[in-house]
Amino acid sequence: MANKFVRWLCCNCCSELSLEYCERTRGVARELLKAISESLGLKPFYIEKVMNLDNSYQMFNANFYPPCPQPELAMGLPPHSDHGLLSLVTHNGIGGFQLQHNGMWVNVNAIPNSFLVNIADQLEVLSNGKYKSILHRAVVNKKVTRISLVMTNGPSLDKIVNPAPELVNNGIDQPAYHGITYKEYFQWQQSNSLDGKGILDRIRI
Ligand SMILES: O=C(O)CCC(=O)C(=O)O
Ligand SMILES: [Fe+2]
Repeated sequence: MANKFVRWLCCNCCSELSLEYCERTRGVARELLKAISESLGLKPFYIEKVMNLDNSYQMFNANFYPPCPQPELAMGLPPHSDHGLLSLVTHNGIGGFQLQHNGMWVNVNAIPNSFLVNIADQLEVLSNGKYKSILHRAVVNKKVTRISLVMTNGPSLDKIVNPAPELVNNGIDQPAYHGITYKEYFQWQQSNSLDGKGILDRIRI
């Protein structure tokens, strides 16, 4: 993925910086996924191995939200969940990220110089719903420009993501999602307008 990434960028200095950002955030995501594996009662490297994270697909979004004269009539980014396993979000210190909790939109004012970590759809599928992908959106404001950088870390594109057999072959839980390749899932999400958790609903059993 790294080589493809470099080609999109405008100059050598940007590409080096972005490549380093891509590699380092990939490392952070892998560490978090080790802890998440353990929290599910699986071996620390379970997710890393079954999702083939050596070939992890990363997508880097830079979002630019200029001031809006009527923010109550506009939406920066509509409600959605992210398609990968984990997304790492950072921004220029201006609030605007909201997540849905108990049916209410809640402002998330991340601590400066920190990452906001979103659970994304592939982790919901793999964990058979034990982790839920987070429904979120971005709102705009009248006064200042907001910028956010979002690195979505996914499995390898050719991986068929299923609920982990260890979590469903226990005589209690049934698989709650159909398996499809991450590539197919990702393409569905990219070719449809953002619509809550509508794409995940398509593979829910
Ligand atoms: O701008 C934000 O804070 C969120 C952006 C986002 O959710 C995304 O790019 O997927
Ligand atoms: Fe998002």
